[in-house]
Amino acid sequence: MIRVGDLVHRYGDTAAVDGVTLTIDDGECVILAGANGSGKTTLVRHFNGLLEPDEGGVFVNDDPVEERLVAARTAVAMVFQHPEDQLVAATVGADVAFGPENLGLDRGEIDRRVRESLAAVNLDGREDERVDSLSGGEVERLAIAGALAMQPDHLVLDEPFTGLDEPARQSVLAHLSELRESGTSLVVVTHDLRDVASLADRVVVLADGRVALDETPAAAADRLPELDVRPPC
Ligand SMILES: Nc1ncnc2c1ncn2[C@@H]1O[C@H](COP(=O)(O)OP(=O)(O)OP(=O)(O)O)[C@@H](O)[C@H]1O
Repeated sequence: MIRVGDLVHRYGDTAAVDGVTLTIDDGECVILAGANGSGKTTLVRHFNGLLEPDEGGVFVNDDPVEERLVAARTAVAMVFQHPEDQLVAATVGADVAFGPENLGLDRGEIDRRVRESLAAVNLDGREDERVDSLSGGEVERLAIAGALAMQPDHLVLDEPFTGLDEPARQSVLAHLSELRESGTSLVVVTHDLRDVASLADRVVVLADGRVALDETPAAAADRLPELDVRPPC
C-alpha cells in the first residue's frame, strides 16, 4: 500500500503539491490525471523518495519512505517521461538486467526476468542490441521492461503511452492488466484517459497541487473536461 498524508512540496514559494492525502491499495490501478503543471510528477516522485516532503509524508507498505529509502525504491518502480535519461547500460539486455542484478538475484532468475520483461513490451530476443540504436518508442518500451524486471509491489508510469505504436501499447496494457491481477498496484500518470480507462479502478485528478476528484472512471467521466482531462471515448 502507498499512503500519502498531507503532503506538501514547494519549489521556492510555490506549492506544487499542496496538502495531498491519498491511499493506493495493493492491486489497485489508479490513474493520476490533471492539467500540465498540476503536480502529478512532483507527487509521484515522493513515492520512492526522489523528493523530500516540505510537510507531511509518504508510507510504502507501512514504512516511512524518508527513513526506509532502499525499501521504498525496491517496492516502487518508476518509469518517467524522457526514459532515455533512465538508461544505464550499453545493450538492451544489460539495461534490463541492471535492476535485478542490484537486488542480488542469481543469474538464472535475472535472465528469466530479462526475457519475460522484454517479451512484455515486444522487444523479445533483442538483448544484444545497443540502446543507442533504438527508436524513441523502443527506448520507452525498454524503460518499462526495466521496471517490470524489478517485479515491484507498486509500479508508477508517467505518461507511458505517448511514444508507443498500437501493438506495443496493447502489449504493455495486457501486461499491466496481468500485473494488477497478481497484486501489483499501478499508478498511471496521464492527462488522456483513453489510454488506461479500461484498466483503472480509480481516477484521481490533481488541480493546482490538490486532489480535485477521486472517483471511479465512470463516476468521474462527466467532470473530467472541466478539470482539463480528456475523458475516455
Ligand atoms: N524542478 C522544478 N523547479 C521549479 N518548479 C518546478 C520544478 N518541477 C516542477 N515545477 C513546477 O511545479 C508545478 C508542478 O509540476 P509537475 O511537473 O509536478 O506537474 P505535472 O502535473 O506533472 O505536469 P505535466 O503534465 O506538464 O508533466 C509546475 O508549476 C512546474 O512548473
